Amino acid sequence: MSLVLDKIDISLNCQRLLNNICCRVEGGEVLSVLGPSGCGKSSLLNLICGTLPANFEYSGQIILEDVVLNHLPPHKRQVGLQFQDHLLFPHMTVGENLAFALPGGYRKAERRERVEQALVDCGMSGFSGQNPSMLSGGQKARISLMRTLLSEPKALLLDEPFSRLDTTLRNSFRHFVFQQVQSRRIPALMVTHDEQDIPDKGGVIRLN
Ligand SMILES: Nc1ncnc2c1ncn2[C@@H]1O[C@H](COP(=O)(O)OP(=O)(O)OP(=O)(O)O)[C@@H](O)[C@H]1O
Repeated sequence: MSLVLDKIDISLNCQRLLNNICCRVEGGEVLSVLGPSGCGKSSLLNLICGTLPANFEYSGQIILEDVVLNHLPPHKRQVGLQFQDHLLFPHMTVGENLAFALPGGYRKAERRERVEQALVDCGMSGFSGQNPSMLSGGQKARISLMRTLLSEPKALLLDEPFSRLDTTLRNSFRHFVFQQVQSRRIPALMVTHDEQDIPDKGGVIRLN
């Protein structure tokens, strides 16, 4: 699996925001995107997801697993987006939050198995019936990531995924995220303000 950005330009009100972004992220790799506030990092993620507001213009190609995404609607792009806020549904249990993300087509027993496996993978088996409000910040972060991954994305986009966590949680969640990306062999693009977030072997795009 690979995510390719080919000659991406983004403009807002006829002013160039991003110029000639070219990169290729292979499955299992994390490419970090760094740059000052307002330089267009989130706009780049929105472009890949298909949610760039209509007042922006762009050119170039977004290619995921040899499929050009440009004209596909957001729900057909198979891209998972993880925000700094964990956005768990408060009226659902942890298990229901996870099951919500599963694609259609699985039978009930398979859905239950997948949710259980996700809980095991994030070290939280036994939490299925819990209300999200009972979880710690780190637990919420892990469940939120597992929910995104259960939607079976072909690429993962991370928008400041660690910025709301304190230093200790940040380090362990960072390790957890990179481990998941590696073991699932999906390409990941991560927007961050923090140099420390960049994984050892990961590439970096620095925007101005
Ligand atoms: N819906 C919108 N309509 C008009 N301008 C917008 C819209 N969304 C963002 N902008 C502007 O586009 C520019 C790029 O915004 P963007 O959110 O991509 O930057 P960013 O690098 O992610 O910033 P930050 O690090 O602060 O999140 C900014 O000048 C912002 O004010």
